[in-house]
Amino acid sequence: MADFTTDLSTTEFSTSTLFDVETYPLNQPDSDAYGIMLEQAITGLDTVSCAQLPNFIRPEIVEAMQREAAELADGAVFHEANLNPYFSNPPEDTPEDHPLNRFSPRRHGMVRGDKFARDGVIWAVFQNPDLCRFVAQALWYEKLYTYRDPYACTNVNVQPDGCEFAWHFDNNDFTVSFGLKQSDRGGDLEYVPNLRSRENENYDAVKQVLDGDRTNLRTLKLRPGDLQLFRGGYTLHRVTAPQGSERQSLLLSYVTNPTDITTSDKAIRIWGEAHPDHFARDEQLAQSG
Ligand SMILES: O=C(O)CCC(=O)C(=O)O
Ligand SMILES: [Fe+2]
Repeated sequence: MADFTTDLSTTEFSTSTLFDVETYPLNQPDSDAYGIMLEQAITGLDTVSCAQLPNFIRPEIVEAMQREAAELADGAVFHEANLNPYFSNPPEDTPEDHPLNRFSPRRHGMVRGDKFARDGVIWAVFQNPDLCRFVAQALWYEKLYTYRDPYACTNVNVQPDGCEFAWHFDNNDFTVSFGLKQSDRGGDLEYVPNLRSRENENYDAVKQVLDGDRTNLRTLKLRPGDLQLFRGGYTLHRVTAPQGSERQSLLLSYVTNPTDITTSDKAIRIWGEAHPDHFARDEQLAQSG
C-alpha cells in the first residue's frame, strides 16, 4: 500500500499537521474509519446537498489561518451590487414578482487568490492532495484538480457586520469552504436543498422561498475550523447578516479540467483587473477558435 504521508511529511504542513486526522483520517484512505467519514459526507450531499464536518482543522492551524486572513482582509476586493438569485439580467416583460426580477443588495469582500503566501498555511490547506481526493470522492468525481485561476483559485469571503449574502444559486456546481470567523448572531447559511435541477428551474418553489416560506429550509452555522461541502448550484441559499462582528469563510475551488482558467473580461468584471494568465487564455481561445 502506498504511504500517503511520505511526500508531505518533509514539508511543514503535512495532512496530519493541518487536519484532525484522529477524527477525520484523511491520510488513511484504505481504513474503515475513512470509509465511514466518506459515507457520512456522501449521505449529507446526496440527501440535503450539504455535508458539514465540524472541527476539521486543528485548532492551532485555525488560529494561523485566521491570522493570515486577518492580515489580508483589508485588501479584499469589495463588491456592492444589486443581484437576482441567478446573477442575471431578466428578459423584458418578466413579471415584477418573478424570481428573475427579485433583486437584493449584496456587499462583501473577497481576498484574491494571488494574495496568499505560497508557503503559508491557507495555501497548504488548498493544495493538500488528501483533501482534494476526499472532496472528489464525496462529490462522485473521478478526479478533481485545484483550480489554477490566479484570482479565483482560493478566496476569503469577508462579510461585514449587517451585510446579508442574499438568496442565490452558485455558478459552480459545488463549493468547498471552511469557517474562519463567525458572529454569535446571524451569519447562518440558510438553504433549501434540490430546489432546481438541470432540467427544471422550478420558479414557483423559488418564489415561495423568496416570499418567506421556510418549510424545507435548513440552517447551518459554519464555525472556525469546520469544513463544508455544498451543492450550491442547485440549492437556493443565503448567508444571513452577521450581527455584531464580521464573518469570514475560506472558499476553495476545484475543477475537473486542470487547464481550466477564466478569461480576461470575466476576471475584470469580478476583480477589476486581469492577470497575464487570463490574457494568455484569451489568446489561446482565439487561436483555437
Ligand atoms: O461564505 C460562504 O459560506 C458562502 C457564501 C456563498 O454563498 C458564495 O460565495 O456563493
Ligand atoms: Fe453561494
